[in-house]
Amino acid sequence: MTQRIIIIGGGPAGYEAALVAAQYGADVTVVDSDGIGGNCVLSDCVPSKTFIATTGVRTDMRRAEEMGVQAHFDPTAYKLGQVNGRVKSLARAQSADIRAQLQREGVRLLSGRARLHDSQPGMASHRVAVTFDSGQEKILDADVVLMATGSSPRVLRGAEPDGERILNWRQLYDLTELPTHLVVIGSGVTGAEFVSAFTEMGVKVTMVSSRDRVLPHEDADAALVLEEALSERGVSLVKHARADAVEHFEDGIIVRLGDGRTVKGSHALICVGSVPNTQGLGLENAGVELQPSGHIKVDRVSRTTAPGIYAGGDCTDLFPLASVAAMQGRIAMYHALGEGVNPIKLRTVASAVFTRPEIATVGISHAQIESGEVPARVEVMPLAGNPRAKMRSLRRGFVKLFCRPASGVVIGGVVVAPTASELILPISVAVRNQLTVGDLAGSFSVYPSMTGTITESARQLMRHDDLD
Ligand SMILES: Cc1cc2nc3c(=O)[nH]c(=O)nc-3n(C[C@H](O)[C@H](O)[C@H](O)COP(=O)(O)OP(=O)(O)OC[C@H]3O[C@@H](n4cnc5c(N)ncnc54)[C@H](O)[C@@H]3O)c2cc1C
Ligand SMILES: NC(=O)c1ccc[n+]([C@@H]2O[C@H](COP(=O)([O-])OP(=O)(O)OC[C@H]3O[C@@H](n4cnc5c(N)ncnc54)[C@H](O)[C@@H]3O)[C@@H](O)[C@H]2O)c1
Repeated sequence: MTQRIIIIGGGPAGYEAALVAAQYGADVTVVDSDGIGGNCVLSDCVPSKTFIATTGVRTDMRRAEEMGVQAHFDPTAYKLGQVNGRVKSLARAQSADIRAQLQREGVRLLSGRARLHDSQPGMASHRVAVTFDSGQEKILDADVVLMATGSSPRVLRGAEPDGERILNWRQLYDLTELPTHLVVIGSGVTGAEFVSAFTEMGVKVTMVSSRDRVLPHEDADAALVLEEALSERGVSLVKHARADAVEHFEDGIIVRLGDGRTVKGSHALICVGSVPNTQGLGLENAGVELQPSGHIKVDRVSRTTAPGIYAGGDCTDLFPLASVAAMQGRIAMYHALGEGVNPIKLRTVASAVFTRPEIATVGISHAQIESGEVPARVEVMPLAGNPRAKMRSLRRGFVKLFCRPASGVVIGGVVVAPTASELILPISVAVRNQLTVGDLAGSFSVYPSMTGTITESARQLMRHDDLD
């Protein structure tokens, strides 16, 4: 019998799941309230990376003079209206591409808000209520439901975004003129990426961090490189500073910190994390349990606590990354349709922070090694010695490689470089496939190339006697 699958949410968890389920001949419906592609494509990942790509022009210009090219950066050169126009149209185009792909595969797409309509927990099949944009409601039957509703920016009480001066990251693309002084609240990945991007556009930026450093969850050495680069470019970093409130003040804003200090600017950008979209979805009635954080409880094959109901992406509490969301969605469908499936392996997840320079990581972290939790050999190699880096006048960055002490199996790494998000792949392949430092060192890297530092790091790790 053909399985009826309803997917609530059209982001990477939802649309990737739909593509897999359609491929296996299921009857698939995706209900989305805000546009196919989800927040990932329309308001978060894709727009931010497009915006950041624009600001990279300035980063390249920094090195121009040293390379013998007269290039003068003019702060008025960025036309924010045009930049944002491109950001939005690229996001819409990508959403349209995904929509067309889903339609080609026979996926039914409904535009509206959905919630579970099960009358009690433990039902063998499920009911989903859809409220269409027109206001009409319809009840649909499903054998399997995937919850893929994503998350929303956390609102700081006393600092509610007004869309004009106090902004969340989704409202940035409506600005037509650059802020004169942007105060970014939050030093996580989102905050760091926008601090870096606006600084490259010539905007004066102050970063308010409740912690003692930028990127508290990333590699400490990598965060230090970024912090140095940002302060060299004029960013003011206010540390140990919890923002209590943000007020609109004449033609600017004032941020009130917990310790009584204040920070003034023209605009505030709030980047204090996200909350999962799990309210009002009928989850409790259907027997779907939540974590205390409000995320849906799932196992490594995306099952919730209710049979036949799966969940993936930012509404669950694995890593909030598009790649992880997509993998969780696919795994849910393989499992639901009785196909062979490997549980998601979080230790193989690669991610990048798109600052200048970029920071990319995969596998075990250096902190886990330093704390003694994971025994490993560590090699850290600055990019300054790499011939390609010298040719490009790069001063910063490094490669870190971690391997098992005896076997030399690669278990993780960090790259800090202008294109670290691309350079991390060989380490990611090694981690996923349990390759050794010998395997990496024996692979040809192009001369001259930045990846030469990855193979060289592997060679250094091979030198130890116990790897012979
Ligand atoms: C600024 C920023 C930058 C990021 N950059 C990156 C990056 O570079 N790389 C990366 O891997 N990750 C990045 N992320 C994270 C990434 O965007 C998320 O992990 C990803 O969007 C999660 O996908 P998802 O499918 O869970 O949900 P989403 O993409 O959030 O999509 C969920 C969809 O469900 C819809 N929905 C919600 N409730 C309902 C309902 N009741 N009925 C119908 N539809 C509903 C929503 O409107 C939305 O369209 C970034 C996040 C932020 C905030
Ligand atoms: N390039 C990427 O892949 C990318 C980009 C952006 C986000 N993301 C994903 O989204 C996740 C969340 O990142 P994020 O940066 O949005 O959130 P986060 O929760 O990681 O960081 C928010 C930061 O704000 C700080 N904070 C909270 N309240 C504060 C206050 N009142 N005053 C000052 N600081 C305060 C917190 O201490 C924290 O460091 C990331 O872990 C990542 O998985 C990924």
